[in-house]
Amino acid sequence: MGYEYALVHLKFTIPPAIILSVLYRPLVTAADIYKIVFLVTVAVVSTIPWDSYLIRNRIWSYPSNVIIGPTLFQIPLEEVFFFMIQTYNTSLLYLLLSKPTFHSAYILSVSRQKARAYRTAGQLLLALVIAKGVYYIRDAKEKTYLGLILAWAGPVLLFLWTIAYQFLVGLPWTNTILPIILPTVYLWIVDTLALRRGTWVIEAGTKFGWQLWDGLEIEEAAFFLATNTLIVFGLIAFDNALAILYAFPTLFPNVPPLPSPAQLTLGLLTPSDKYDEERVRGLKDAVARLRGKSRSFYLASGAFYGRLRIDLILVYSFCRVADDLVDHAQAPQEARDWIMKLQKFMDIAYEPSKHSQSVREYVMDTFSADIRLALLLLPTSYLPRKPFDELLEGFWMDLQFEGLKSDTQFPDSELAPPIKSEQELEIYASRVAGTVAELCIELAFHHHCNNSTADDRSAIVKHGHQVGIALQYVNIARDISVDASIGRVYMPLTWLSEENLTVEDVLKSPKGPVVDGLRSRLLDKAFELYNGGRVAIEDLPDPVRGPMRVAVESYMEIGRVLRQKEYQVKSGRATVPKKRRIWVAWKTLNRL
Ligand SMILES: CC(C)=CCC/C(C)=C/CC/C(C)=C/CC/C(C)=C/[C@@H]1[C@@H](COP(=O)(O)OP(=O)(O)O)[C@]1(C)CC/C=C(\C)CC/C=C(\C)CCC=C(C)C
Repeated sequence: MGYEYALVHLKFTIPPAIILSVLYRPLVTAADIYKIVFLVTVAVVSTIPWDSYLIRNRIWSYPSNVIIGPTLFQIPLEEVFFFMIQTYNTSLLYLLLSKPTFHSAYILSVSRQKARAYRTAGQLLLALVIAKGVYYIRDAKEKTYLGLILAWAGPVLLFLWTIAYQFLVGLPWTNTILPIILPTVYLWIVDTLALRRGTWVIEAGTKFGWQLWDGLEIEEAAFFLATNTLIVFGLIAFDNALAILYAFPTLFPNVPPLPSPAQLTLGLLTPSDKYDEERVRGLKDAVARLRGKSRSFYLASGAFYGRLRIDLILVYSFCRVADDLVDHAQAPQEARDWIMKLQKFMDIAYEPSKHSQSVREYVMDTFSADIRLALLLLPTSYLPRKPFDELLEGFWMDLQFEGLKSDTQFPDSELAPPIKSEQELEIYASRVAGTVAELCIELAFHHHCNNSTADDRSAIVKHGHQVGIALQYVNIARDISVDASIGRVYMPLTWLSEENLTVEDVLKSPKGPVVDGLRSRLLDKAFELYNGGRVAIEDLPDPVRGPMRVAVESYMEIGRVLRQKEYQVKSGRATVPKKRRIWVAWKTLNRL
């Protein structure tokens, strides 16, 4: 009896498990626990007969003075623990690295022709691996161990590749190669140390005798590479199944929070010609839009999961497209036309019976190809219309700035900026951002019911609205210079006159101590509203609270850096450094 093998765990496998668990703890979802338990169970159940065979046939052995003693089918308990902890560690690393990935956008990531080529190449390679394995087992003693590794892992890898290749080949390398390579190299190092110390031994007659580096047998290198690949491919197949179930509500109307293995298999086995390709394209465009335009909300979107995440991204995409149509119009008349077209879109989407044209026909005839899907995929069937109408009202207010571009003196009210008083500022922010908060809350309740009453919900919406306004104030405080460059000043006229400033002054010189003072005043207002409303986040359904906190906090962090003057400037806008954004999100999720 000895503690050598147990010490390997104490020194090398348990510490990374603790570090990864602490890092991942705030991000963990019920689905993640499900995946880990599933994978660990499969790893233990499938490895035990194989490892037991190796030990019984003396291919692999443990000196009795390095293990504590108890065994399962002749496998020391330390070894059984190894299967579990290796699967746990590699799974956590994969989950951590793939957290930001929006899996539904990767369902059909390469053309069918390319995908078929990948599938065949992978299948041929793995068939060769299996054939080699069988040949080595039959052939000669020193090839036995490597043969057993290849013949054991090969068929499972072939199966996983065949069901998930389309998804796998499109994923970023940080979700595929990295979570395989990092733990593999780490375990190669641990194994080198263990073999050198004699903690475990490969019998001389059953190994090639080749070493990858001094002290690392080729069989050991192959074993860790194969097992980590099995774990990562298993998790990817799991995520592929979930991505398919979540992405296609028409094919799978009800997906429980933890789909059964049968449902997951059904998802995976759905032939790809049944996929709604247009929806997948729309999801890809939407997430690309979010990623390209809003670093804060892109990071926050990773904390949401399932259909809620999909819908939030779709709502973002619609709002962004609508906002850009109006902001980037070449002339005021063009912007007006776009708002009217968006209003008509709402009319048709919400009251189709009154209109001869279908939503699809209208969108196809009216909007350019690159933005059509942002409109067609908007989940109008379960979102109320009112917030969208109000959002468009907010865009009308933006249009009133247009007169200022040509004539900065505004003797008549036609040319006066739309925001004269603090109250008008609040109305504006309520229309463009309070409404967005309302939509986010509606989606949260649609996807995750809790036992709140209608009164509770309207109180939550009221507070959410207030926080939305706070976010818009931060947005305005951040963009004073950018807005001035396009002829807009959102700070109320009353505030400007208190500082003896005119709109023209701010348009001409949007920087300086007086404007800084006004920015601080706006930020104070933002934090006051935020402090009053944020408590309601804790009344949202349980799985939504943490992610919603991240969404709000990562935007409010822009306000904090503006106050502390610790920001980086990108395209004239203050941004929060990436590390700080990640730290804020992690800290926020850690709050219970
Ligand atoms: C992950 C997630 C939450 C994603 C979805 C967010 C979403 C749908 C955003 C819409 C964005 C958008 C383009 C709206 C058009 C109007 C507009 C410009 C609003 C301003 C957003 C700023 O975005 P950005 O910085 O990209 O804009 P510009 O570059 O300046 O054009 C807003 C400031 C609105 C943002 C408001 C929200 C996302 C609402 C957040 C949710 C709550 C406040 C609810 C909290 C709940 C409780 C109970 C308090």
